[in-house]
Amino acid sequence: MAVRTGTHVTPARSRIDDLDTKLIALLHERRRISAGIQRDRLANGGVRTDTAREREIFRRYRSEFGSAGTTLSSTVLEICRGRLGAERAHHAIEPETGPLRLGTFSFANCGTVRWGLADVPTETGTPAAMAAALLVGEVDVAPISLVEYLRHHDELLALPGLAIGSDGPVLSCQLFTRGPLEDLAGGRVALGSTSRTAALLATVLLAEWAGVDVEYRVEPPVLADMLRQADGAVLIGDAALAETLHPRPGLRVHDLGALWRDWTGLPMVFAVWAVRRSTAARRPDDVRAAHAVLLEAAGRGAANLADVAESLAHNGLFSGDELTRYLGTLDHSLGERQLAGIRHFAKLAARHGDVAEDADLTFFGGDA
Ligand SMILES: O=C(O)C(=O)C[C@]1(C(=O)O)C=C[C@@H](O)C=C1
Repeated sequence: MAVRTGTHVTPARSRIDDLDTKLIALLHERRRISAGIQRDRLANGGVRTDTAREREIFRRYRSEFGSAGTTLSSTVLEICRGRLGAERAHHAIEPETGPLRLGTFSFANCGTVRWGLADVPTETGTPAAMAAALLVGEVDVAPISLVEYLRHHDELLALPGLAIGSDGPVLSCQLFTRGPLEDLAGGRVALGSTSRTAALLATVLLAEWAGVDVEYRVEPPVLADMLRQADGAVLIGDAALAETLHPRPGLRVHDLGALWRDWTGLPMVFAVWAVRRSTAARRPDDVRAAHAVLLEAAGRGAANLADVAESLAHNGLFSGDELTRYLGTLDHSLGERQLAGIRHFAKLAARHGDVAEDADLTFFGGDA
């Protein structure tokens, strides 16, 4: 199909359309074949996933496309086998020696820690990609969205004293609507596919606080497309930040961190840093060292927010001032109030059936 920009068709765009059509067809074919392998494995008493194979695939994409390859492979695998489920099938392959592999999010919400880490080698990717990389053993210590942590709480330990959250507005976990929240009743809300915790937070807030019953659909995180089919849209990360700092006329922006604090009086934690229990058991000293490096990096970044903002501004998406404001609203602490926020959220999330009743945070080293 040809695309028109203005009045004329651009041949290059119609070639891209053709290629996308082929990629989509290939993905359908890949999903069919993958489903066959998974079915055979399950029929023979095995589990749905094969960690060693997933690591090979991760590496292949990463060697082609760098950190975007990490994200791409996790998305391709998610299309073919669904999200990594609660089945305990990962059996991550542990590195025997060498430094632990650290992960960070590619979003600005990890900018402070990334800046502080300076030359320490890290893998970066979207929250969904990092969760998969941590669970299959492609990274050893990484941030993970709170919901993914709670879903996999018996495989992971959280690192004390470090989180990504907000005590009030967060600016990057947002619900966009055309009218007041009450008007969503009986309508539809699109949940951006990159979001885990914010999507669940929005469903909890709408059901329990606003008292509106809504139909939800997971969609690619493109606001204009999401709102074409739905009355509201949940978006996270840099895309949400851009739509919040420069709001579209006629749209209302509901900050999920602010709504949560107004409702509960508590901070919201969107992500924690975690390590696999198996890695913590086998290499406790290395995990302690990695934890110290991360805490120091977070401290160094926090003490130099304007420089962090400047470094992030280079990607051209936001100005240094906008980023300084954003980074200043983020709360990287994980103290008593944040823990109370996590526990309160976990209870509500369990009521909505998305995490187990007993899901809780367990810390590496045994304390908070
Ligand atoms: O190769 C397999 O064993 C598959 O099941 C296919 C596939 C894939 O889609 O590539 C899907 C799930 C597994 O965890 C690993 C790979």
